[in-house]
Amino acid sequence: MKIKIFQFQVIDSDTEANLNKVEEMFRETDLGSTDVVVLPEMWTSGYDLENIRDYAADNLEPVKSFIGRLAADNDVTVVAGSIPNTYGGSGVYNTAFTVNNNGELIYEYSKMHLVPMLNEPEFLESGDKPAEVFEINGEPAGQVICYDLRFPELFRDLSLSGAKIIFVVAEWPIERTEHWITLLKARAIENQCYIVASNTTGTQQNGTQFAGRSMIINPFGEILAEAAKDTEETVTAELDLNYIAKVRKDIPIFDSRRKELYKYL
Ligand SMILES: O=C(O)CCC(=O)C(=O)O
Repeated sequence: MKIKIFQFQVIDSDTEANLNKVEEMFRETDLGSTDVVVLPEMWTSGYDLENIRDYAADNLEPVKSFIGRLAADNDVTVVAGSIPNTYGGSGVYNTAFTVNNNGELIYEYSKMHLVPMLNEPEFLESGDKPAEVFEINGEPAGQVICYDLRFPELFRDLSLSGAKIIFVVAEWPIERTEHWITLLKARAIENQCYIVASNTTGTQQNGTQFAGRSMIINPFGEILAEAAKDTEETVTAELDLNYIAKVRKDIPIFDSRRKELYKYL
């Protein structure tokens, strides 16, 4: 499965400019035989939380149709990061979604762990359904959002449910770059699965600088491809999903687990 992450600077509070930017990246990138394109967190709006209602989609529209068109025109699945989104009511969710190469929605998940450091709980509703496994071209995958990376139990749930690839879509700040890299690698090593992590770059109006360093990590914890911290670029790797079985055979942690002895699952 060939993956391409689009790492770019999200333009604050300007949905149309961000849609144009993504469309331009699709136009200008040689997608070749790419199967999956990956976008970052909150890419239609950035983190203008005080006014987030103004930028929110409703039931993912019109962004879902826009991405659906790009996916179908380019014959790729789009792991469409996340966007501010409402479900008819006044509450805004940070909702991740994926559209297949026919332009159909195949996954939707609202961030369940809101970030206290960003005051997300003040401005956003937390999703009350866990991230789940869905299939991309017949292969089981998961998609989680940024701060979710700090919760190993969520990744364990997904890998025990069969996920071979877990997409982490983020707007991760530069001052915690070491956490970003360490946790991404740890999640790959401890779950022996591929981790595909998309992040933004550049600086937000309020001064927050993002870490870039979008990356693709294999089930042994090796970085297969990675972006710089401060450039707009694409990150490409081809995943060998059979390699997962080899790593799990060589280091059989799933067979060695003693779940009857763990106090908190
Ligand atoms: O956990 C972190 O350090 C960053 C989390 C974050 O920025 C987010 O979830 O948007």
